[in-house]
Amino acid sequence: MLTFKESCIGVMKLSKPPVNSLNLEYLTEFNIAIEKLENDKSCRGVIITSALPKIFSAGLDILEMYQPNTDRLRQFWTQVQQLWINLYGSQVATVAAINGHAPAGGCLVSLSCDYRIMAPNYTIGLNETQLGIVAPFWFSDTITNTIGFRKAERALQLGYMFTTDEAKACGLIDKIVPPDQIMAVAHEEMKKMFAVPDFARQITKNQCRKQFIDKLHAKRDADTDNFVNFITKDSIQKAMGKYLESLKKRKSG
Ligand SMILES: CCCCC/C=C\C/C=C\CC/C=C/CC(=O)SCCNC(=O)CCNC(=O)[C@H](O)C(C)(C)COP(=O)(O)OP(=O)(O)OC[C@H]1O[C@@H](n2cnc3c(N)ncnc32)[C@H](O)[C@@H]1OP(=O)(O)O
Repeated sequence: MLTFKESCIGVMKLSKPPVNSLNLEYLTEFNIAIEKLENDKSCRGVIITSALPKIFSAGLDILEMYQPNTDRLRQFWTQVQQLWINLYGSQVATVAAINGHAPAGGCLVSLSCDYRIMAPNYTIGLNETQLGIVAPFWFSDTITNTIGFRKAERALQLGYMFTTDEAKACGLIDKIVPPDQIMAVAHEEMKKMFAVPDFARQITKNQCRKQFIDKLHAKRDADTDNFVNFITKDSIQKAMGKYLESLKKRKSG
């Protein structure tokens, strides 16, 4: 993770080649970096982007969920939950500068921000059902809060990956920006949020999102149990094995 401050804005660049997949160690690093910025009194905003060409993030590392060690799987999911709590509940203004593909967990990271700008000709969405897995309730809540129930229900069921244009049309992202302008526009959008007094913006964000974050806090242990029980089922392991194979075939074919 490349993290630096530009005046009162923290910039976090995901930098885990080849595809910024989020494994236990990288999620832990991501959480520590965001918590550090959150606790820095001089930091008013955070921009999240990718240091890699063409990929924002491939989402959760599938290898963490395939033939897993159960203790590690629980730690992994605890960090995934924490990342969402940290980002969706962040007091600082957040902008996702999506400069590449953003499937599943990559999409969730961006949806947890306050504003999304995206470069053209990429794809974004919660594609979990395509892997034979299920987006948990707090993933569903987050996309529903962004694009509305009907569109979210349809997209979740299909595991639909939106093109940048489709994502803009349904409100999954807010703006399409050429890749060379994406950081400049992220700063412009940040300035618009800074024009509002921080405490008023923070209380308003909290009013909108708190009930969803509280819901996960209340069900956190049960959610981890559900995840571990679900992922370790033979049928789910088979489906994930097939999906990994298909990724490799797509590469060679
Ligand atoms: C009733 C009870 C319900 C209970 C519910 C409770 C809990 C819910 C249960 C489960 C929810 C779990 C949630 C998961 C969310 C996720 O994030 S899953 C991850 C989904 N991600 C993807 O599908 C992305 C797959 N990747 C791609 O589409 C492409 O790789 C790409 C990102 C578009 C990049 O394409 P490109 O051509 O540039 O690269 P390659 O495809 O050649 O990939 C390079 C290399 O990287 C490997 N790889 C790609 N993605 C991942 C990944 N996510 N994890 C691990 N590894 C990945 C790929 O296999 C290649 O590897 P190599 O062949 O060894 O080089």
